[in-house]
Amino acid sequence: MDIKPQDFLSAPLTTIQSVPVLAGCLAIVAGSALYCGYSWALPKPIPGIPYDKAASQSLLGSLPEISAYIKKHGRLRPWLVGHSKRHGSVLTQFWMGPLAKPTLILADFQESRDILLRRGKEFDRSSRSISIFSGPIGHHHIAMRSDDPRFKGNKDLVRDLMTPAFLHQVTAPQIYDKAQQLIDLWTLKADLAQSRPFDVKQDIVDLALDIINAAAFGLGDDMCITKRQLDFLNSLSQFEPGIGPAGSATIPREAHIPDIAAIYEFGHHVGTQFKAISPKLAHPYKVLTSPTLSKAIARKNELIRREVEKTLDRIRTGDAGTRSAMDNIIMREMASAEKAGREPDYHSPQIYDELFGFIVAGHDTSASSIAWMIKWLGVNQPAQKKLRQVLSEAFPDHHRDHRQPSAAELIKTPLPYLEAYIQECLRLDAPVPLTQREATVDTEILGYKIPKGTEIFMLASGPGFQLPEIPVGDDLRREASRGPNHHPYGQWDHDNMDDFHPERWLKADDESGKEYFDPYAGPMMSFGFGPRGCFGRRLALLETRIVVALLVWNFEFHPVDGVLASREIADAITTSPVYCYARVSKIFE
Ligand code: HEM
Repeated sequence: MDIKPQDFLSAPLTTIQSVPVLAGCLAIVAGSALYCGYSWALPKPIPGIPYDKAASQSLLGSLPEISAYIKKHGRLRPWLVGHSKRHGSVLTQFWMGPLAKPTLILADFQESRDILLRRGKEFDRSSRSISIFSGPIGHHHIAMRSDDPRFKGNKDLVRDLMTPAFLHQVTAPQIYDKAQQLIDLWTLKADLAQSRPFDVKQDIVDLALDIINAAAFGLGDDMCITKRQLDFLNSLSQFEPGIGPAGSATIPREAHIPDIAAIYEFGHHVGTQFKAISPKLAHPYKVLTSPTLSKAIARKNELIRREVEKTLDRIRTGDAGTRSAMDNIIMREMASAEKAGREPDYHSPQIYDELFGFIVAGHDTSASSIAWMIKWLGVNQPAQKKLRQVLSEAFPDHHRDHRQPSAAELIKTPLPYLEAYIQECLRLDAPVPLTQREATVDTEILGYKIPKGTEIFMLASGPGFQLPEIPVGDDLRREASRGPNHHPYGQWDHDNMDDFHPERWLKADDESGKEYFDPYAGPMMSFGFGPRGCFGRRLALLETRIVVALLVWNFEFHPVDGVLASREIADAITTSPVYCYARVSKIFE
């Protein structure tokens, strides 16, 4: 009904009286619709699982609190640990934004391990983590669900690469060679710095890339970043190091060559995918709008193409020796094409992505773990001394003759304290402090009904690892995850859980009294578990073993002071120390 002001004079009384009634009705309908919409858009908790009341009453869910936390602390991950602690519950839920489904935080090692190890039919890679990788390396198995028809073929392609035989014969010499380049670089830098500490973070990031480049592609010295930095410093006739934080020495660096810069650019892009609201859209958008990124992608593809061709040339000329993952993959493709009676495709996106996945998944992770291991050498002098002592006892002749053990010797000689040192660094500062899964069916966790599609963050840091466990009744667990056979791990001593104490990993053999490394001593989840656990775990452990042993053999790491000794953490794709400085002197001149 359309009533104008002048109509009021002539309209019958009943019509005029009905106007406010109608307006009132409309307001009630609109209000109810708004209320229904509001209620519909409010977060919907999974019954029984604790959550923040305020978040459940906000259309933005937990986002305002998370944003405020990140603004204040610059990191998200401790907020997740705090959430579990605040609610005193191993399973809690929160909402990552408007209209979001609940995301669960599971802060219980035993339950997480059970899910990762034995419940692959109910939980798989989350949709979000698939969409993070599907743009940049969509043909790598990291970007696939386990039931993806391509998954098995991809895993077959890389199945030799983490076997002890392949790692020891092919990869270890590459790691050793690159670690030696770093020793040469730091010998020179120690001279230049004249007893002052210098920043080693970028050197470690470069070393980790050299190693993974060599392991994946067998790249030669012309592509070795550490070697180029060494040549660059040697080429400078005279210079005085500058002064950096806390009196440290700043030593110049040469810019990366374009191929290496392209790899770094691409790695940086994958990092930004983690922060994107929609990684699926962010990738193509970035490729279209960033000429640097699109050039980096073209350059990386050209680098792989060139290396594939080099490998093929070598094979054609009768040199069938395997120097890297690429050689193995090419020969595997050759054999399976012959068996299937088809033409081999050495330039398939599957081969390119599986190879480049070494860098995407293995570079930042290894760099951050080595950075912590170096940091702890300076901070924890007794552990460093003990490491040096066990190495000299294990290789007395080498020590006497001032020659370092070879890669093969470092691999085959039992070095329980070194293993304990490495695990302790990973336990205290897990570079990947959480593992994600998504429920692929309606299921249960600790007796709570979990709808299909729910995402779960399983903490590899916090309660059970460096903080006392949050209690949970064993009767809530599935039968299959109870008992020592299904959960063979001990618990960490509550009195010193947050201390750096490698000895916690060591046991004495009942009969011989000999010390050995016990991987089940207590909770540890730095590499995840199960069929989708870290593919590169053995490579990472081999790499850290060789690098730490050689560095400790060659250098004394003196304590550093002030801010340089701080344990401040940088949260990016992985967590690494903000300050990673070393003050070193050579052991053998
Ligand atoms: C200390 C170094 C490393 C750490 C801490 C680490 C940690 C992890 C973690 C926590 C996961 C997820 C596991 C899960 O979801 O259950 C993972 C997955 C993966 N990692 Fe590592 N990683 C390291 C080094 C490497 C290296 C050197 C490679 C080299 C190839 C690698 C390749 C992968 C791949 C391909 C996956 C995905 C596996 C899949 O989707 O099935 N990682 N890593």
